[in-house]
Amino acid sequence: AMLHWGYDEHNGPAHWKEVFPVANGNRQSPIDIKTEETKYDPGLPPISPNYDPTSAKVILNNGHSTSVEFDDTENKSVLRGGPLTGRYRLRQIHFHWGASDDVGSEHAVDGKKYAAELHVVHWNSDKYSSFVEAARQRDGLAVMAVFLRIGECNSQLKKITDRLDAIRAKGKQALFTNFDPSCLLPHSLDYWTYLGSLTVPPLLESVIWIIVREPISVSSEQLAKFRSLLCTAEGEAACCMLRNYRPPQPLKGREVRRN
Ligand SMILES: NS(=O)(=O)c1ccc(NCc2ccco2)c([N+](=O)[O-])c1
Ligand SMILES: [Zn+2]
Repeated sequence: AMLHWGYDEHNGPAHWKEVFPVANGNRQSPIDIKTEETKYDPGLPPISPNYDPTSAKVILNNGHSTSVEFDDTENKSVLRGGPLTGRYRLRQIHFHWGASDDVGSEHAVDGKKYAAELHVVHWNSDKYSSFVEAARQRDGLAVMAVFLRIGECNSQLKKITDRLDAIRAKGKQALFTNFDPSCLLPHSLDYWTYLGSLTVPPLLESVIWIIVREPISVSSEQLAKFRSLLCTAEGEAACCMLRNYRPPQPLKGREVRRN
């Protein structure tokens, strides 16, 4: 088996199949959304996020990204509507970015990559009793993705980028509460949706993807702060988290619907 998966030449996405064979599965993520081939579905209702800011607990550097973790021991912050049946409980948010501003998002739109991508991760708490159990089910997870394009400084995102120097090394975390991730969402919640997978090992094919069509802004300086995070723990030779996006995967006949 490999030392450990990552995003470098020797352990990056092209190698993941050596340890996680599902990497070549039939519903892998991300994908390149070919807008002309998406199907309008009048039966798709709006998505309805309803988050309690007191659910936010900590901001974390897990060595592959930075995440804000939420208390998911009860249905305080949930996503419903859209393609979803029932309530999906908020678990965490995290980001994907690239070594330069011209790449970084995981999903692409007609071949265009954005500078970064926010993932808001939820699990089906009506049917399953934990994130880990739900992550093994075909309808277990719902991830809302929002594209970040280079523009003016994002004052809401600043709440996160201003805390990154406190969690530079892998494994570090800091208190982070009174935060409603809806503040990061764009005006319009129009979306594309398709059935896919986790974009990070174990790449489980358990995600209902909801890709918000309108991007939010991030400044080049804010994005540079993500790249200064370390993939290495304190005391180890420092290695910057320059990129952490998986490239688009084969659609394999899947349909992408839009509301
Ligand atoms: N980029 S993503 O939203 O698809 C994603 C991928 C992996 C994990 N976690 C890894 C994992 C371990 C067991 C099951 O899951 C998460 N997450 O946890 O929110 C999100
Ligand atoms: Zn992600």
